[in-house]
Amino acid sequence: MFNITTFNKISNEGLKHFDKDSYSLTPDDISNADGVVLRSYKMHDTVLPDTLKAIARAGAGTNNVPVEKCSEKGIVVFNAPGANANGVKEMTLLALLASSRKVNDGIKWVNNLDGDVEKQVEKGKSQFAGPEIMGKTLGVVGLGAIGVLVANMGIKLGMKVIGYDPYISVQKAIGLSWDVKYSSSLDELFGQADYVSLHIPLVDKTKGFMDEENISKMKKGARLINMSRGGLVNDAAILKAIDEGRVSSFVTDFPTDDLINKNGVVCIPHLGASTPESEENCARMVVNQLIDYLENGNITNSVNFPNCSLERTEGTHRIVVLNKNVPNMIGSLTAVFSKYNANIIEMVNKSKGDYAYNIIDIAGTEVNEEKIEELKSIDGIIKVRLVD
Ligand SMILES: NC(=O)c1ccc[n+]([C@@H]2O[C@H](COP(=O)([O-])OP(=O)(O)OC[C@H]3O[C@@H](n4cnc5c(N)ncnc54)[C@H](O)[C@@H]3O)[C@@H](O)[C@H]2O)c1
Ligand SMILES: O=C(O)CC[C@@H](O)C(=O)O
Repeated sequence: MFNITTFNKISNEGLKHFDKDSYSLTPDDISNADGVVLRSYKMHDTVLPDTLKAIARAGAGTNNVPVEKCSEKGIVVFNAPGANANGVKEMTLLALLASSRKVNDGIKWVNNLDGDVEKQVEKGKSQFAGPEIMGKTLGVVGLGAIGVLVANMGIKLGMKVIGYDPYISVQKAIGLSWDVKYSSSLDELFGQADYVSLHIPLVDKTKGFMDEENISKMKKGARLINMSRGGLVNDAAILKAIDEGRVSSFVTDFPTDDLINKNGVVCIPHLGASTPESEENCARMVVNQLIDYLENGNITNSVNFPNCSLERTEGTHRIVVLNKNVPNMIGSLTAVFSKYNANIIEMVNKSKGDYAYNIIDIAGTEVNEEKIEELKSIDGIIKVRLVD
């Protein structure tokens, strides 16, 4: 039986894949968990039990998960790349329009009118006029699953689009419309864009990405859209730029105490991926990845360990090993297997950054606690698990 802890509301389209005979689901209590499924719940202060094997983030961003700590403890962190990209793309369209047309302020105003509404609407509406987006330039920072969809959408809306992503993958580059101008200079993007839309992860390097300096490089009167993460934009710097009229508006999916009810700021309560389609796609994807890991040791879409899968071979025992990516690990592992006369039927070893992963199918010997402990005692080994 595997214990699964859920944080946040996870779509049943995902949870229903956990077979009731093999999985017990408990919301919020992680003390005995083999796996966690969560959305935006912040895990940085959560004590990670020794039972924990994997964390599945039903979404794209993993900044709410202590990924490095998980790697050190041999906990595989999964996410759902692209599974909510369309939902966020559509929300970016809304944000793009909301940054231009003052619908948010207009709606607040109209709902507070007191009598003779039709007359007052026609008299007062001019204060909410805003420019059309067709023909304007959209700058897309980050051309991953969401950024590519947003860039291509901009072209379809009749905008000029300039995209920046120094780490763009070949797969994403292929999906990018030929009409998108790819730039290797952020300054060029800031210099040309009437609308800047952020689609990058929040990691140490991107914290405060839109600081005073980068905001000052934006065209006068440009608009900023942040559907990615709050920590990417410095609140004080963007509020100052709006106050001074250098930036026309800021639409964010990540409200803070400082941003709400401020002129020129539209706050959306983190709704980018809140569609049934995105929630179901994400939950289905990560639950199946988690099941395949717990039951077969296969890894798909992990952010801290390499993708690694192996078909099961009948009559073998499967051992999975998580280790530091240092020399001679395979030699040390196979030395233990040969000592016990184990026949390695299949073996796959993959590495990602500082960590590596092995799936080893053996025959010819039983696997017991003593042998597992011997493997665990090898220097550099983080975790060993029998997956029978
Ligand atoms: N508002 C929401 O509900 C919501 C939903 C999904 C994702 N997100 C956020 O959007 C982000 C992007 O999601 P995605 O699915 O497109 O992820 P992704 O990993 O597919 O794409 C991110 C892209 O950013 C690029 N990048 C990284 N650092 C960069 C930098 N300094 N400059 C330019 N490009 C850089 C990467 O190369 C990658 O192509 C996520 O990390 C998450 O924080 C928000
Ligand atoms: O779970 C959510 O609602 C938001 C997910 C989103 O922020 C993501 O990074 O995928």
